[in-house]
Amino acid sequence: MTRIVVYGAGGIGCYVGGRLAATGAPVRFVGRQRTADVLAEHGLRLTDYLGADLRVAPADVRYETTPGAAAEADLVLVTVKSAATESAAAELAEVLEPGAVVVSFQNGVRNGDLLRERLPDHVVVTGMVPFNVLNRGGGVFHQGTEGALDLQRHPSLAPYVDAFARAGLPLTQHDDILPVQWAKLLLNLNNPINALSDLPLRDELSQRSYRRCLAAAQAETLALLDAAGIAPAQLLAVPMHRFPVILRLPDVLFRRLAAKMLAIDPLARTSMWEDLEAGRTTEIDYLNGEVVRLAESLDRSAPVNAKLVHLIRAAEIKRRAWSGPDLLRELQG
Ligand SMILES: NC(=O)C1=CN([C@@H]2O[C@H](COP(=O)(O)OP(=O)(O)OC[C@H]3O[C@@H](n4cnc5c(N)ncnc54)[C@H](OP(=O)(O)O)[C@@H]3O)[C@@H](O)[C@H]2O)C=CC1
Ligand SMILES: CC(C)(CO)C(=O)C(=O)O
Repeated sequence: MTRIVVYGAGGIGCYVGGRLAATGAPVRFVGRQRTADVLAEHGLRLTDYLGADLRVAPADVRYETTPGAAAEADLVLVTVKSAATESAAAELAEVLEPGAVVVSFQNGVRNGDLLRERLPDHVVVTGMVPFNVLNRGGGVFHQGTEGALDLQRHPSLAPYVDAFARAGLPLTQHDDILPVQWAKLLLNLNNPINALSDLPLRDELSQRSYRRCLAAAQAETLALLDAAGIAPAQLLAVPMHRFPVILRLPDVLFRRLAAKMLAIDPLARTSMWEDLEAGRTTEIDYLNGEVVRLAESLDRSAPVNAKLVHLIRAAEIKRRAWSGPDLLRELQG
């Protein structure tokens, strides 16, 4: 059977790789010693919002901390944060066998291209993870929201389609992944707002003032995408260009019309909140920062997204919790 390596096994990597391993796929994880220690003690437990509950016993978790462990991979799932893609690519270039297929399961719009550039002799497929994964500690990883794994269509994925389906993670392949990535990035514009609010996603999105912050960031981005000729894909029930209007609705109406958007695990937060909490550099440059770069390329500006970049950079040094009204005033100022 083909060998799967998860490279950068944290939240997403342990969840996706864990479900594959729990359902019989040969998975090896490459990541940090702190995660290796937790999994050696507890093994993996993978749960989801639909009630799935899968386990991999400690003795069956193959978690390693050196790049060499990826040498025998047929399929590599790259799940490092965006700032670590460059070094992960350099490490993989040293060890991968010819023929290994590499998939980026990361946020942002540039990780797949970067991997492709650094691994010119390998097939690199750009993917996207639509759902939220919460690292509950003790080897427990929980999928809190819905969505199937999205990927650029590629024949090299064929040998793996069944294994992902068995794992309860069916693959959706797209002729063009870029509009899907931009749609996800529009949702990820909430990451800094959620991180600055210091609240679980559901509590944050229940408050109109935070939603108005997100609406402002999205409206700015949608205008730029329009100018760039990029039409974001529709990921949820409503087309992306309708989001700002819905987000600005008063709380009572929003709860009624967008109940599904609030159907989130009460504990779920964004990966950017997790980064701030752990004292790590965030992915802000690859999310709202990407919007600022797009604006510059069009000779325009993106003041709301630029301000969010600035606030997160400040929070990486010293955190404070922003109330919705304060954050909205700051973004409008
Ligand atoms: N968490 C979520 O709910 C979602 C996340 N995503 C996206 O998925 C991607 C992964 O996110 P997430 O799983 O949360 O990130 P994590 O930080 O939880 O996991 C990444 C892990 O990779 C490790 N790592 C970094 N560089 C290397 C390397 N060279 N070799 C081995 N290990 C390495 C990191 O260690 P260290 O911290 O020490 O660098 C970390 O433990 C991101 O792009 C994120 O935006 C997408 C959808 C949802
Ligand atoms: C799923 C979502 C949008 C929110 O958790 C995410 O991608 C992240 O946290 O980075």
